[in-house]
Amino acid sequence: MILDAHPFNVNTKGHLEIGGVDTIQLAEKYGTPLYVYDVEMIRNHARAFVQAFRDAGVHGKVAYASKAFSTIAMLQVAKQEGLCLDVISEGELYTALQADFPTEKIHMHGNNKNEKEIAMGVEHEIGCIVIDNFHDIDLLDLELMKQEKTMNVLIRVTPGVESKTHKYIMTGNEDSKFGFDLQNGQAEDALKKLLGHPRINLKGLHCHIGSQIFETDGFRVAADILFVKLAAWKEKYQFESEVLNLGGGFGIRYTESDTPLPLAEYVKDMIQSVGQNCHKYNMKSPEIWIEPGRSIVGDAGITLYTIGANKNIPGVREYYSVDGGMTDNIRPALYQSKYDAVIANRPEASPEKEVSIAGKCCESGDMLIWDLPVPQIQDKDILAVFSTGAYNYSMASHYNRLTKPAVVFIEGGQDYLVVKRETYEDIVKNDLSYEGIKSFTSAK
Ligand SMILES: Cc1ncc(COP(=O)(O)O)c(C=O)c1O
Ligand SMILES: N[C@@H](CCCC[NH3+])C(=O)O
Repeated sequence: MILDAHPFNVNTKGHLEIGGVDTIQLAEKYGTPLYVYDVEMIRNHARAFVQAFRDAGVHGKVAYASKAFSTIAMLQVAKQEGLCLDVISEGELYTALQADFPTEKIHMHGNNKNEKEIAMGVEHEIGCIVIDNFHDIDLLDLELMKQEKTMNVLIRVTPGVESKTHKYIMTGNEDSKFGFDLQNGQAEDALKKLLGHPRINLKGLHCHIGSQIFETDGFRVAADILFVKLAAWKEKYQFESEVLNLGGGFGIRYTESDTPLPLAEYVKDMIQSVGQNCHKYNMKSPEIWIEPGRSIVGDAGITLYTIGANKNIPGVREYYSVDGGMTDNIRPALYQSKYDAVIANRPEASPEKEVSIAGKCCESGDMLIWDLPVPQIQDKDILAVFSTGAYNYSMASHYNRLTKPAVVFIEGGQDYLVVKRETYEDIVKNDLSYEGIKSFTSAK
């Protein structure tokens, strides 16, 4: 049964609940589509990572990759849990500042950082900038001179590892837009530019091999490859990495066929492979940093929709459409991602048929789930889609002028509205009228 694959209960009314709160009441109170998060689950995931470093007695930093879900409330939870924060744009940094996130715990990424982003990072004295390319080095140096400051950096490298995941979310392979190539000498050139730099303080290396990864092998192989270079660079330049950031990418369960490892396992394995390499090459143990995004928030979030139109094509397929779609969840269209869902007002009802769940956008690819086993469906049933906490709200769009849904946090059996539902006024508020700017004469 679908429900057995997800950590959510059914209440005495027979409704799906999240964090002890009835999802049907939430749908009535806030409307649909609605993103709902169990905050206790978010905290537990964060603590699992932090505790894994503590248990091993190893210096580590867990930076929440805010691209997965960046809102003020979420960043406040990350702050309360003592996490660091990975931001990749001015907008993500701005959100962090609005959440009063300690700036020394913020790490800035990006494969095309601009002057404004770098200036903002320098001005707020963020903890570290991850250097992705030579352009970054030039811009950062100029800005540091201007502001008379210094900055800690990591060099992002692509180790040439192909992680077992969708090609759009692989990032450690050689043919990638991210980072310096480790094998062709680019990373070494960056190192030479930064060694002994008067303003840029090189703390170590960064690599992120991809996302939604279920085994530890890829991280191990990446660490082994990095250490071969680190050993050579120690010999040649007396450079020792104080920090090794092995990125994020830890997989979560979307459907029953996904078999994620306990979060601590990834950390344990990384610690072990870094330890073995340090021993092998007689190097000091670096601090190990990780950057989980999806695995902190992904399975803690669900989306509630109201089911509307039905189209049955006998012998072909039966479609049910919901009041959201690719605008609040682009992942099925972008990565062919699979999701599980239940009818939230009777999640335990036995499936009687398979139907496909479509969104309401004017796009054939706007499908949320193909071939979902369901009981008989009635008009206005509420559909709960599981594991929509990561890269759903953050990748939402206004296609077809749909408004972005509200976000509700559940904690201690209470619901809290943390992002208001957008209004149509919000959508048009930056539009400027063209009438009166230019007068037209119609063609004869
Ligand atoms: C550099 C970097 N760090 C961390 C992450 C977070 O990945 P995930 O959400 O899969 O943990 C990403 C996204 O893939 C990334 O590009
Ligand atoms: N947005 C992607 C992951 C990309 C992660 C960022 N490098 C997803 O939904 O799976």
